[in-house]
Amino acid sequence: MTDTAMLAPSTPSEPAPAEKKELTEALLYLDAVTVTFDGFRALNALSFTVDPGEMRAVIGPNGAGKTTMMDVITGKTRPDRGDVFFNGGTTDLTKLDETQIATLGIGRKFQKPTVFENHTVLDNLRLALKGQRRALPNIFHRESAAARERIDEIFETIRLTEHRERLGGALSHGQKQWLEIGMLLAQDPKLLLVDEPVAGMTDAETAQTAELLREINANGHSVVVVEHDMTFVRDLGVRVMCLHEGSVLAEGTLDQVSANERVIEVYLGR
Ligand SMILES: Nc1ncnc2c1ncn2[C@@H]1O[C@H](COP(=O)(O)OP(=O)(O)OP(=O)(O)O)[C@@H](O)[C@H]1O
Repeated sequence: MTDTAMLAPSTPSEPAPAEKKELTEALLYLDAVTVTFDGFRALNALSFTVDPGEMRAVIGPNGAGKTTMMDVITGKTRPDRGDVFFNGGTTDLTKLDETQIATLGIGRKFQKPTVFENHTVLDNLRLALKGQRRALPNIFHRESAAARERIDEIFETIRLTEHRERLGGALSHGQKQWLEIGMLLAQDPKLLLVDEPVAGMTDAETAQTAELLREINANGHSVVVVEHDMTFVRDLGVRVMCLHEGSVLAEGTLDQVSANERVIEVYLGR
């Protein structure tokens, strides 16, 4: 080794001690994540962490990069640069595909509900519990007591106990959203990513959705919720992060973030 090499500082990619602590304690760790589409930076050195057991709300104007952020976490989009780690830095998500990431315990709820409309609410949940949505004819065989108990618990959480024998297609829009959240819960994810869950819901459904997500979070699931509805975000009562042009513009309580002049300028004051 030459003298120059011995004197060279540690490589820039090696995290500083404080960052290392953040990495090992975080459930989800993004550092300087950049995604470019045809020269346009959808994510621009995006960095944030989610702690185990934390629920976080993500707000921001259209095109801020919220969907791209979720695409990166779930392996749908590969970042050009940056680190994405799960489980206290043990798992590099940029090396895994979407199925592997889902298996690790990251569940994603897209904006539009996708339930089996011609099957009962109960069968929708049974299928999810079995983790084999395509094996429709085989689901009615023996079901363990533990599975039945889990189904009952999930129905309580998603407020559909009274609706289990109805067809999926007969539920209201809000109830379909809850059913799909229940189907994700059946996979017992460590981290749940939820994209605009209350769009199109009634005020009552919106309020119940905040309650339902708080319960899910209190039961040990970390949650990241992207949402534009500020009443709902206030009801969640969690840390808020505002994205703008692919980076974190502000982070803190909803009151702190809403008082930020840049946030008012680019988002709230529209
Ligand atoms: N596959 C793609 N090809 C080209 N540009 C893309 C692609 N996906 C996203 N973009 C662009 O990247 C930017 C970020 O988009 P993204 O969907 O992540 O924003 P968003 O915050 O989710 O917006 P919204 O609130 O409207 O859903 C936008 O300008 C979008 O047009």
